[in-house]
Amino acid sequence: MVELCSESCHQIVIDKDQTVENCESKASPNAVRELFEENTDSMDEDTLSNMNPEISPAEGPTLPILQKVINLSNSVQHLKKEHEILSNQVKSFPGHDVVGTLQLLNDEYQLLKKKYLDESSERKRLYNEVIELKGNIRVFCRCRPLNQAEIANGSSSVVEFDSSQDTELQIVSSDSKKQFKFDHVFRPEESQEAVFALTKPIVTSVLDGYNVCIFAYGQTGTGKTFTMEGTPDNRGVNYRTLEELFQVSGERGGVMQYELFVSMMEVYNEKIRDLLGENSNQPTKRLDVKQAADGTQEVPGLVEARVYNTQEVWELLKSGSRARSVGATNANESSSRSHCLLRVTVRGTNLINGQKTRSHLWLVDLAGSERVGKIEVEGERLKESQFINKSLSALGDVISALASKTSHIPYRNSKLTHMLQSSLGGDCKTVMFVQISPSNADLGETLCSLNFASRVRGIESGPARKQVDLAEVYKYKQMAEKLKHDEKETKKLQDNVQSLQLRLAAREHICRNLQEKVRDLESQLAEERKTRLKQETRAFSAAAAASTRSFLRQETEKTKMEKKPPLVPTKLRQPLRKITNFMPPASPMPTNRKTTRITMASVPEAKENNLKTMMAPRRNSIAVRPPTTTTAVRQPKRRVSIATFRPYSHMTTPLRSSTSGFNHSSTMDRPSLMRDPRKARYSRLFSPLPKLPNPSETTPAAMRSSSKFMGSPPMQVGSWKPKHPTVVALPRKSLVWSPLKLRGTQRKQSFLPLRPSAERE
Ligand SMILES: Nc1ncnc2c1ncn2[C@@H]1O[C@H](COP(=O)(O)OP(=O)(O)OP(=O)(O)O)[C@@H](O)[C@H]1O
Repeated sequence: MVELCSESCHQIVIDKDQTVENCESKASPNAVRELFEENTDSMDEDTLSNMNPEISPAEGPTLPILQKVINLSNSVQHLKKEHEILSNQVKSFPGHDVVGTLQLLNDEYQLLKKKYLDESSERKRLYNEVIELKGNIRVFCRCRPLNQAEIANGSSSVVEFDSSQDTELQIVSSDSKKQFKFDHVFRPEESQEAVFALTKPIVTSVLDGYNVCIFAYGQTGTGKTFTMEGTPDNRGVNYRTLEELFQVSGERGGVMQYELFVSMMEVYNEKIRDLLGENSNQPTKRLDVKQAADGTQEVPGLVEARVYNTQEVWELLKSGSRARSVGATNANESSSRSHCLLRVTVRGTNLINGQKTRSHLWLVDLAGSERVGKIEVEGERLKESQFINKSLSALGDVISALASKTSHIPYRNSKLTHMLQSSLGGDCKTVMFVQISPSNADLGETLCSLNFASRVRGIESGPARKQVDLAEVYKYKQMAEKLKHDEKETKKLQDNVQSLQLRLAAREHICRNLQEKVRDLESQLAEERKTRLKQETRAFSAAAAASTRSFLRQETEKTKMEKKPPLVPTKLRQPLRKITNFMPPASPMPTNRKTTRITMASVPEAKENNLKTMMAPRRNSIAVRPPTTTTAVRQPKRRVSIATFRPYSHMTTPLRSSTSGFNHSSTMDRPSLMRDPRKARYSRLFSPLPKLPNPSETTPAAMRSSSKFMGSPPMQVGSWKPKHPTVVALPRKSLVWSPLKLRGTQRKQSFLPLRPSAERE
């Protein structure tokens, strides 16, 4: 309303005279005021000052206000347009250029990432290749300084180092000088850092998925535990290794995700003890080495602690060390009486390609290889020493076997070698620290250790192989096996379905054949019925004609030769009882000629009727008279009449309803049968056959009970026998079966319900 008004006003500005009138006529004063108040707020001072100066005060007080309203309306329109433009800009943000730039940056990022991955894998490959070239089994020799006791004893050093060669040392005795060469020789003054600096490259291989084993070997008191564990102020390889692993895994965090697990155990007297799971309140768990499904060696039940930082590692190492079996020997006050094994499990996941790795790093501090006789132990210590020597001997055998490349490596001869099976030789990286004492008193032990280490160094192991997560491999193997099994099952089911389909097809074929046979038989049956009906019709006509001729001849003779007897009074005549069906009262061929003569001759009307009846179909020929006074027993007759075999009154036929009994058949049925004898025949064909009474039981009563003419007078002996030709021509037979009988001696199976043989008879 207001806008309309403002638009009107806008038009009318040109024509000032009409403006007022038009505006006032279209907008109410309140609406104009409303518009004004609304737009005044958003109107700046310039707009107000630039109000139409053309309007003079003489034109009345309304005009300036209207002018103001017009201006405000214009500014509102303008602001709306601006708002629309800004809205569109906001909607289309970011623009195509921004999206394009982002796309370019993304492509560049993907390219760089790919390059980085390629470079990273190349670096790893080269790095490990360098290590392999240097040897997957690295042997470092470390010589401890002479301890206070040895200095006090005046022991001298037998080890000489070459200042220009840090890989060689010489063992100088009074009568010989023997040189040994290793990957590196650490002098007594060299620090823990220097030792770890050379160890670090191999240690970090575990993060690339390689199995690594670092172990310290040597005579008791030569500094094995010092090298591996160190002291709180001078930490050894174990702690530094884990520190390094945390650092490197942190650096690779963008590409790789690592999980570190630590286990700690000892092999004491050929028994495995879990150093992290040991609790004084609980009995010692019996652990054993088992081969896992993926082929690796596992210790079921061993505690595997997840570690997240070096502090946790240090706490674990301290706790494990405390649990370790130590004892005092005359060579070392706190001699390790067992092999201590620290296992670090690294699970790596490549965040870019999803590849998973699982590798082990073994850090082993072996028990001292002392000579039993020299250290003068007895009792428990002696037993311990024997076990230690036995296991070290097994380790030596394994290393010898690896060096000689024999087919059988005796890993299972000791718990130690069995556990380290997947990390000794083969496709893993190994570092051995051979610890020696400089003292001339330990010369023999030192030579033994150096010889052993030299043998180890001589092992030419194959190239290290990157370890994929064997659990994953095993999982995929199982999946593949399951797939194979499923495929087998599917194939079996498909075969079954195929065989069932074949069987179904065969059965369908049989069904089709049977249906065709049924159709054939039905058509044959129909043909036979037609033929039969034709024959019967012909026979019936012939019989009717013969009967008529015979009757006429008889009647003519009678008329000539005999005087007509007087008519029997109507009252004396026996009434016809139970005119069954539609049969005429007289039989065509009565046996008692006299009786028939009387009956037939005495009724002229009946004669005429008889004549008509004779011309009708054969079944009109049967009528039964009421019983006479005779008491003679009726003799059984096989063939009383065709009508005797009519179905029971409760049966239904096409010509008779079940409610209308035979005796009460309506007169309506007669004409129909008279007209269509085929129907009557059909009725007989499909009506069930009554049982014939046993001859011995064929008393009048039995006859009555079995007869269709229930209540009819009993027939006298010697009463007329039907000699109607139809009776002879139509024996009581089932027409249904006759065609089949004609076709062969063997009776064929019918698809219609069979009638008992007695009935068929
Ligand atoms: N390189 C070294 N620098 C200084 N001290 C060392 C060095 N190596 C060993 N020691 C000292 O020698 C002593 C014995 O060392 P350690 O216990 O590590 O020997 P070990 O080989 O483990 O003996 P055992 O087999 O009996 O356990 C320790 O007191 C240790 O501090």
